Amino acid sequence: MAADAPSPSPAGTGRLYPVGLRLEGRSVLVVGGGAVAAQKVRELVACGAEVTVVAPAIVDELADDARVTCHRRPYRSGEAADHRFVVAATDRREVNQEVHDDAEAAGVWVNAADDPQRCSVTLPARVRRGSLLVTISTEGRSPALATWLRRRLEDELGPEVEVLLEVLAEERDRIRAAGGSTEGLDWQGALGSGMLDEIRAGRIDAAKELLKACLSSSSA
Ligand SMILES: C[C@@]1(CC(=O)O)c2cc3[nH]c(cc4nc(cc5[nH]c(cc(n2)[C@H]1CCC(=O)O)[C@@](C)(CC(=O)O)[C@@H]5CCC(=O)O)C(CC(=O)O)=C4CCC(=O)O)c(CCC(=O)O)c3CC(=O)O
Ligand SMILES: NC(=O)C1=CN([C@@H]2O[C@H](COP(=O)(O)OP(=O)(O)OC[C@H]3O[C@@H](n4cnc5c(N)ncnc54)[C@H](O)[C@@H]3O)[C@@H](O)[C@H]2O)C=CC1
Repeated sequence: MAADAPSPSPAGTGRLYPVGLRLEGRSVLVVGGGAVAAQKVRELVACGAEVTVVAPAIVDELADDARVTCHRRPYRSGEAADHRFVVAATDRREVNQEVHDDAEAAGVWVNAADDPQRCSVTLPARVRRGSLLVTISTEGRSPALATWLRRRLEDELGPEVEVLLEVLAEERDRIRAAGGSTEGLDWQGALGSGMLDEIRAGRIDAAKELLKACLSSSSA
């Protein structure tokens, strides 16, 4: 079936819209079973997606993973339509094109590993620290830059950032549970008051005190 997809804006327009997908229990099709597919499936599974892999040749990492449904055969016309999100990661351009066209025709979001122009979704590089997720995209113009920046941010954002987030989230939950509002409080002042340094030094209670002091002085 011919694609009825809008043509993507040319690279360089800065028009990617960032979202966070919740994939738990949702069906994701990965077409292709090589190294690139394996890397994508690893993260999809970690995010709780129900992953199906379709490819004549599937690497052991995927074939041996009980959480992944594998079909050792070529992609069948139209099957992208049965899933919420589809990744085309074969080494055959015409197959990736067909997967893309099927997905677009069915209104299913699609990522094509071999061509940014055939992606309604591109994958950013990412740094995770617990609930914190920092992503880096270049509109597909330089994945190498995304990788380089990701490595720099990994060095910058140590495990203490995850602790910082936990401390903030706990206090925010406490305020809300007590019926209060979290707006209008000086969170930025608290964050600028040395909380991270206290956490780095192992003084989590001192960080919590700094936070409470800043928030209570701004709530009056
Ligand atoms: C459009 C996109 C589609 C998509 O979403 O897959 C895409 C497309 C292509 N990548 C290619 C090459 C490389 N990709 C990487 C790495 C990553 N690529 C990722 C995403 C994306 N890659 C999407 C756009 C992201 C953006 O907006 O920047 C990352 C960020 C995320 C991820 O894949 O999970 C992950 C880093 C993860 C990390 O380490 O943090 C490296 C670097 C390396 O391996 O060190 C290289 C070699 C260097 C270079 O080319 O820059 C090629 C040519 C293939 C060929 O020639 O055969 C194409 C196709 C084309 O451009 O035509
Ligand atoms: N987005 C990214 O980060 C990157 C993307 N790429 C692109 O990703 C693509 C795949 O790369 P690799 O995994 O290294 O290739 P690979 O050669 O290891 O695997 C190709 C896979 O495609 C499958 N395949 C072939 N015909 C098929 C069909 N009709 N139906 C279903 N599956 C089919 C094969 O069985 C195999 O599992 C390449 O086109 C490459 O340009 C490469 C590097 C980085």
